Amino acid sequence: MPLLTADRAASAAVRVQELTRTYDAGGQPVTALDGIDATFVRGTFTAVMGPSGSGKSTLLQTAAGLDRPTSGRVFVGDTEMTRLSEAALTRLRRTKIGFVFQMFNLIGALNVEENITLPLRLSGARPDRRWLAEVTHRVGVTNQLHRRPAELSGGQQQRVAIARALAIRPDVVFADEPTGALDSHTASAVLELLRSIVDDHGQTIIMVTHDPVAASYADRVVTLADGRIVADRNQREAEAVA
Ligand SMILES: Nc1ncnc2c1ncn2[C@@H]1O[C@H](COP(=O)(O)OP(=O)(O)OP(=O)(O)O)[C@@H](O)[C@H]1O
Repeated sequence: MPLLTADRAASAAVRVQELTRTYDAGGQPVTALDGIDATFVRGTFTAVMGPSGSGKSTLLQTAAGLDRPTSGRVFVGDTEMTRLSEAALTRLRRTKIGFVFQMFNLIGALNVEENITLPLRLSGARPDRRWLAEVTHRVGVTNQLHRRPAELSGGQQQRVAIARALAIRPDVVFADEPTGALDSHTASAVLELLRSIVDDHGQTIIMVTHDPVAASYADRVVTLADGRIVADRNQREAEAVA
């Protein structure tokens, strides 16, 4: 049934509908997201760009279930996250969502291996040793498993954070300025790694960035302004036509 296969292949990893998020800033309402509709297809790499304050981090946080929207719906696969209780939301995040932060957010008291396997231990899942070996090899930290984060360079720490995000075999990885704290050489190595994870493993990545060079690694660039999508460009098709 080729139609079904094509349909499955193009299925949504994440879908947001009419997403709004209003903050109360000292009695003044601030609209961070103003009705966002977007579908992120499985196996694609999307960059979210836009000026400072346009709502990029808020979109990522609400789509990843780290923050609740004021209204609207978020689906991860077929699960509507916005309907879940706190406990169910935490469970879903721990089993289906990877997150990579600008400042790596590794735990200093744990070594590299312990950091990578922490989400698995938190979710109570049995570590898949083969997958963990593949992930650590893939991100190039196999020789640093017993070191502490402070003994690693920024680029190495971000590689560990990416391995940690992948350890649970997430449906989607959200990355908020993952190269923002790295020099350009190290940043391009990390971006190549993210690109290869999409190409070789069919992983879905949604990445916030200010940097057009970082965005050029993505298949698609969604641009926000004032909490709305003002541009949505598919770079792969553009390249194929060019
Ligand atoms: N906790 C909060 N309380 C009040 N206002 C907030 C809060 N978080 C974000 N905002 C406001 O919501 C809007 C969107 O913020 P957001 O951090 O999502 O933007 P951004 O595009 O990620 O910005 P940057 O590129 O500077 O990180 C801004 O006006 C911001 O001031």
